[in-house]
Amino acid sequence: MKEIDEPAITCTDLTKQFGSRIAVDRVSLTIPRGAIYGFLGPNGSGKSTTIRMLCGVLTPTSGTGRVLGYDIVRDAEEIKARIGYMSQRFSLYEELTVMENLDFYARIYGLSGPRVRERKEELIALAGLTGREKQRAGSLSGGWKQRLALSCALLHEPELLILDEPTAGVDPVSRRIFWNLIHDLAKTGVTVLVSTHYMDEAETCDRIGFIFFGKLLVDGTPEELKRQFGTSTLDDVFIQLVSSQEHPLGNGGGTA
Ligand SMILES: Nc1ncnc2c1ncn2[C@@H]1O[C@H](COP(=O)(O)OP(=O)(O)OP(=O)(O)O)[C@@H](O)[C@H]1O
Repeated sequence: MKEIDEPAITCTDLTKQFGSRIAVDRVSLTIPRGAIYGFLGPNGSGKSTTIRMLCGVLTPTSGTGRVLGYDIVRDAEEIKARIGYMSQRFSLYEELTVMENLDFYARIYGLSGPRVRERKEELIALAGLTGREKQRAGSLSGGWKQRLALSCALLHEPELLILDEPTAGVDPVSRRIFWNLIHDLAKTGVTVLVSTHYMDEAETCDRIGFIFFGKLLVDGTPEELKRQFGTSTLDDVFIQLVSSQEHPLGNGGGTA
């Protein structure tokens, strides 16, 4: 049953095993509504797998989770309908125009009527794509493609936005514009869970978690973590963390 005012995301001992490999190992976390939560960790550490379980698209091996008040296994369809999801691959149709991509996603979400037309206009303006409605998505630059993908993920006005490495391969100016949009959305009450490899992005999150070989090693505000580790940068926090871990593959370090 849905309980009002629950945190946007809670999970306890969330675990996913693929054959003999434990990709996510008893991850427990809580993300309050309206927060921006940054999910960090080296390649292959389990960020996407955790995110996919929280989105209701991958069934956990064990553990429990609730997203927007719904159970991630039993109510997966309710969750999928209520979240906005964007991956680093952007999921755009390159042959379709900007507007056709938005129309396509509006149909997927089952949206129709005057509110959708208004919403598309709002999102085209938000993405800075006014005047480019008839341009093929494939001919847009990386930053615009990224903002169009974000617009598609926001069409149904989701309460929770889940972004899996949304800024990978995008230039610094576009990254900055994108993060300004994310902060503006959070100010309107949207919760954001975002995975990233960029420490400057992590610094601006309300809370961050660092996952390493499937285990959530730390979780807190950027300031709390720097204080806890006695460092002035998050980079140093994570370097300390990784070097303090026994490496499961036995070579003493992870890949960044
Ligand atoms: N469908 C799958 N079948 C088997 N193994 C998988 C599957 N999906 C992920 N894995 C493995 O689980 C581990 C965690 O992968 P995951 O993609 O969650 O990491 P990540 O932190 O998101 O990495 P990246 O930063 O590279 O995206 C990796 O070892 C990966 O190879």
